[in-house]
Amino acid sequence: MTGVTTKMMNLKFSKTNEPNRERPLPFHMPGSATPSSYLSTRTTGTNKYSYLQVLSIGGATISPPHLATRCFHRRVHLPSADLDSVLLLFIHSPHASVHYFSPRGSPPLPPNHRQDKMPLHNSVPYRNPMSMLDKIVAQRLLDVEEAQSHTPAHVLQEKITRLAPAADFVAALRQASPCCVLAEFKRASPSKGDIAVGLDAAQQALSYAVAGACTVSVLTEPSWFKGSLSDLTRVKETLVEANLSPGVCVLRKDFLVDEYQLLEARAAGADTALLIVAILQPDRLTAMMHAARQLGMEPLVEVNTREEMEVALAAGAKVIGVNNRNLHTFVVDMGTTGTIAAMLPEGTDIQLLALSGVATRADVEQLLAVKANGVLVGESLMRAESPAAAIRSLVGAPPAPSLCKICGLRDAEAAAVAVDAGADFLGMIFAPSKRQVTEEEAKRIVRVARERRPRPAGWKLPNRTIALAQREGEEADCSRWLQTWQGLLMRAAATGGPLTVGVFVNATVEEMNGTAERVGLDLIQLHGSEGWEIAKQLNRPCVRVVHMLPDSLAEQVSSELRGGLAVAVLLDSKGGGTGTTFNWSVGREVQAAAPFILAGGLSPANVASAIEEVKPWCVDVSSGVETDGTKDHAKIAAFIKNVKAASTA
Ligand SMILES: O=C(O)c1ccccc1N[C@@H]1O[C@H](COP(=O)(O)O)[C@@H](O)[C@H]1O
Repeated sequence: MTGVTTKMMNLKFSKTNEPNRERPLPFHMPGSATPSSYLSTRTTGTNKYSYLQVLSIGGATISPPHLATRCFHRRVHLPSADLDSVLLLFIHSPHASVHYFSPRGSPPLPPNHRQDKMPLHNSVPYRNPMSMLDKIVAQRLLDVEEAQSHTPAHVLQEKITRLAPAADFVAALRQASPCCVLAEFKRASPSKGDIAVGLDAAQQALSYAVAGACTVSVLTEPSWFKGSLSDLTRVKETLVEANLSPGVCVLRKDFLVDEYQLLEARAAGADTALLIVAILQPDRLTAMMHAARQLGMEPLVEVNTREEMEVALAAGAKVIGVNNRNLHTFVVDMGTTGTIAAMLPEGTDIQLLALSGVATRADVEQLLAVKANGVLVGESLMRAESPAAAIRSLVGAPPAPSLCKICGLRDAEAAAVAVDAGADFLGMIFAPSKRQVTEEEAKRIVRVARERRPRPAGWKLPNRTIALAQREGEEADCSRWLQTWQGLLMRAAATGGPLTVGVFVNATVEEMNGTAERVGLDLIQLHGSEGWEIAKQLNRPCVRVVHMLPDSLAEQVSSELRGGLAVAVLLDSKGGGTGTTFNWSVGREVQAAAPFILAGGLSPANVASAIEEVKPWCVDVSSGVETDGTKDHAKIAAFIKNVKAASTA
């Protein structure tokens, strides 16, 4: 091994029974002032694995960095549980030398490993001290071995054959042009520590998707980012269940150094995966890109320097992400994207994305101005009170206009007027009331809606249980839950509206489910004292009314709201269809904590002020669009027109 001098060291190891623990190296490396190496021991069943993780060695023992020495580690499988031994693998491109240290002499070589002539596969760059990136990669190499010992590659390959093909990442980026948002789920990071450890991946992803993110990036690295492949699987399953159009891609964001991790990514449902040029030799980058494409995933290739960009271009990357954050130093320089974007060939169809450090619309504008096609945003979305509002602001979209529900419909003619004027929800009363409809009348109204606004093939409203955190006994965060469903309902109304709502007061579960099924309702509105838990027994997502009394306080109303049950909350004066308003200033306070539908005494004359004061995501009217107890076509049209005008003003 040219340029590398290694000495056999007289190592003495004591037996340890502590699994998965790292402890300082119990000796001094010759010529090294402060060796930052660790001895690790892991126990799996009756097998004990010991390995010396040679992370960095200073001084004269190993040739200096300019000779491109690589240090690498591999563990030794020892047949005996009471013997500690160590395998040192010094890699010096393109070959490696293997050294064993053991009180009993050399154990047999692990299968497929040849002494002294091992081709360079993955490596940790020599750097002293190690950067965070080096440490993460070193750990990820160990993780890959561990994972492979539990789930061999052929198991993943077999699973992949049963999955739907990966979504087309490049097409998704093109469709979202001129500014695609890749919204990231990232609980923590080495530079920021914990960011939002309590958030649920599936629910967060859903709020990103309904707000218009073209891709959800899921950080799956566990040790520093607190992520997992099961986060990714839940995200993918949830997005598939949401049946959004256009579909949303899922990116595995991790430190991928081995083809096995690409198999893991695809098997978990990823449509694409990140490949970081800084941790892959050029030939490895090419091999990993090829492997990703074989799995139907066009990878996102990350660069941070001009040299790395040259490597990415030479490798034929179709999607390049410029990380404004240097992964060795964590320094963010937003000018990096511009510098590197200038290297794009003229007229190229390469998609160039800016990664890291993006928080505001001004950041996005700056990046679009230097030829970026999109941005990947993590931390600021994870910290946002409303991720959906944050995404809308990043892409420069105006606040979403309030939706509109026309309630108490009894005949097809009035329903047709409401549909044509742009109503988002049509309400029918099944409770005793002067507006009560029969199932036959309701069916005619549903038919009119579907005839005048046909739904795309395959359209469906997601089930109530979508993105419900699956932790036993844990209640969904109410505000987040209602925000997510607000987005889902807005999207559903836009693509398959108007949605039909059956209003019930203290009916039985059987009555509500039966009527919903026979009439073809989309939603059930609970307008009595049914409570919240009944939602679990209904076969449609439900809207729960909260009756506002003259002395109702915002704090008390907010504390009544429950997450994970009703998909929307409607605030109305006591009763129903009474034409009475309640104190809107209390409503405004509640709105700050949780989005709701505003009802009670609205009319074409006051709806604009109500929207301005309360800012509800939807307004609901019944008696205010009637004349002498009958739906007034002109008032219906005027109400809807005023809603749209007020919320886009
Ligand atoms: O309108 C009714 O007759 C009715 C009966 C039973 C329960 C609810 C009812 N209507 C609901 O009342 C609000 C708005 O009413 P208004 O605009 O104040 O007249 C709406 O949610 C209706 O679903």
